[in-house]
Amino acid sequence: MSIPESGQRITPLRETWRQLMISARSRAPRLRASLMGLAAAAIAQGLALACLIPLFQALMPDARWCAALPWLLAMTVLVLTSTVIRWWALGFDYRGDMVRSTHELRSELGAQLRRIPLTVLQDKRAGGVNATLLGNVDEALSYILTIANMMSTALLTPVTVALVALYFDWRMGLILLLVFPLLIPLYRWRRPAYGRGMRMLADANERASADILEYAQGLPVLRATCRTGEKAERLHASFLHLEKIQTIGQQKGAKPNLILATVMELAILVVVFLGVVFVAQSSLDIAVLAALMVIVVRFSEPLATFVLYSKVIDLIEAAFVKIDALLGIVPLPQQVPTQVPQCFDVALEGVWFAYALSGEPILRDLSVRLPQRSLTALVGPSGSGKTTVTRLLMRHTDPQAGRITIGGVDIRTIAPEMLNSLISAVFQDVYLFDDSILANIRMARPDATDEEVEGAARAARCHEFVTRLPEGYQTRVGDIGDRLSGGERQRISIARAMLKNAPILILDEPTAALDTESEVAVQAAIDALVRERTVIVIAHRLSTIAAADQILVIDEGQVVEVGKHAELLAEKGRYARMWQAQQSVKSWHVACDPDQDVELVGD
Ligand SMILES: Nc1ncnc2c1ncn2[C@@H]1O[C@H](COP(=O)(O)OP(=O)(O)OP(=O)(O)O)[C@@H](O)[C@H]1O
Repeated sequence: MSIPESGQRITPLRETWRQLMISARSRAPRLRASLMGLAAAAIAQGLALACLIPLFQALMPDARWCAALPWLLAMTVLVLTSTVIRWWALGFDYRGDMVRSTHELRSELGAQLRRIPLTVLQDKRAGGVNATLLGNVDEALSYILTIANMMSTALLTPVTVALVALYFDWRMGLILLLVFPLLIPLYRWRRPAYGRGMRMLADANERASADILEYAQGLPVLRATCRTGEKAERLHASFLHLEKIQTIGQQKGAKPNLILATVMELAILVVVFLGVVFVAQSSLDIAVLAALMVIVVRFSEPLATFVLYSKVIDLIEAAFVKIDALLGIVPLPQQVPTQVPQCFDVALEGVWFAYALSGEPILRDLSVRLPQRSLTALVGPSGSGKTTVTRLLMRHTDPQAGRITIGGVDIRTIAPEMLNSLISAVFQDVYLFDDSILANIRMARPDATDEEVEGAARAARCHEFVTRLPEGYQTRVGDIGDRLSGGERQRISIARAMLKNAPILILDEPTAALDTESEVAVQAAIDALVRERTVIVIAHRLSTIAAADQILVIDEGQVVEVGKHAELLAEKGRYARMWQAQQSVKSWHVACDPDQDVELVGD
């Protein structure tokens, strides 16, 4: 397996600098100052080392204390200056600015998750987002100062010494200038393949992280369907892939690193060799050579460390690419001036919509009107676009053509918070956060009092089962695990909608997965909820929506029939056939003889 050459871009240094400053958020100026400080410290260190040349000249051949003293003093001042600046610069790390920057970046990425179209987020795997917010954020910022410190000591300090050496002996200065910057082209030469390897590693980590999360979350289903082995194989394949990428990374990284380190050692040898030749020819002061040898030996360690750890730069860049990709997703545009609807009828006018991934139109020139305080049911075959209609109304994304209005106001001109406050939704799957039952209901309206939360819970038929829980409303959802039944979870979500008291309500098959007893309780709660609101119900079981004010039959993204239950039955069209089909299914029952296979029998 080889690292693909195409489609992988090496980020220019300027771009990495830009991404770094964006990522450092409000602490960018302090980080910039710290990085400048590290550069200044490295230059001061170079000047301090260069003082060794005149110092050695003052000491050789006969030690002249008075001539040496000023250089000794200058060296001391420069070393102290370099140390103080370095301490101050690295303070960004140890004073906690770096941790606060990573926190800010994580919060910004969290805020971005709230802003970006939900359909885009749905296309991303949860584990991938998780890897970006946790791993990539730390990788991008945490090692920056360590690496910058290493880079400046390995590159700026030798260059400073070389420039000063030019003054004492131009040949030696030139050799040093040629030898040390050699590191840069060498590093650039080995970098592309290794950088690609790091990006592949970041991708492989993301894939493995997503697979682990999916496997852990899906275990109940996998066990029930006896598929744990099959999925574990996929997880194992993902780990194998990670191993492969790591091996390639080691191969691609280790060999050039060895070559780089060897070339540097040879370069130091060349400096020493030529110096000895010049001294032998009496064209170089032995004191200058002695000082340069001390200095050059002093360089080899930072250079070797730099070569060894330069892969962290690639890791940092790979992390920036992931962060940038998430920050770069454009939120839905907000049209101005913003408007506030005064009434709550809903209309879709000539709506065309296709999901980004498939590009296939799901809604085709769809126009419907939902009068205020009426109940509209959307029915139709699976995949016909019913849920998509509700997603567009909640503005998870925008249609490619046409518009959606509430009270005659285009929803693109309604501020997102306002639009959220106008619509409640109850879905088949209820998500409860690991918090108290009280907090889970209150999240619909954070300023609600305990009494108001309890009132909503009573109206949603939750109060009885909540008060039976160990700590009543204060019981944490995580502590009782799966002890809440589907119907109970559903009623908590109805209590949320009750508390929110939004004028528009979306019910997406809330009773589809419930047993008859739960369904009766949930249905009673729903009956209380739907009063006086503009309601859209998606239902597969037509018996649950027979009383709707209007029924829209949707097929392939278009309304094919509209009317009340009785009218549509009289039409003897698509709805009537669906109704007939469901009625006939009802008359089937399962005949179960313990000794025989299960058999379906018609009455
Ligand atoms: N995020 C998505 N990306 C791409 N295609 C999608 C996405 N979500 C849904 N679809 C596709 O859009 C079509 C309509 O889906 P939608 O969920 O609106 O149908 P539905 O009528 O509500 O179906 P069901 O009754 O089974 O819930 C389906 O073919 C579905 O596979």
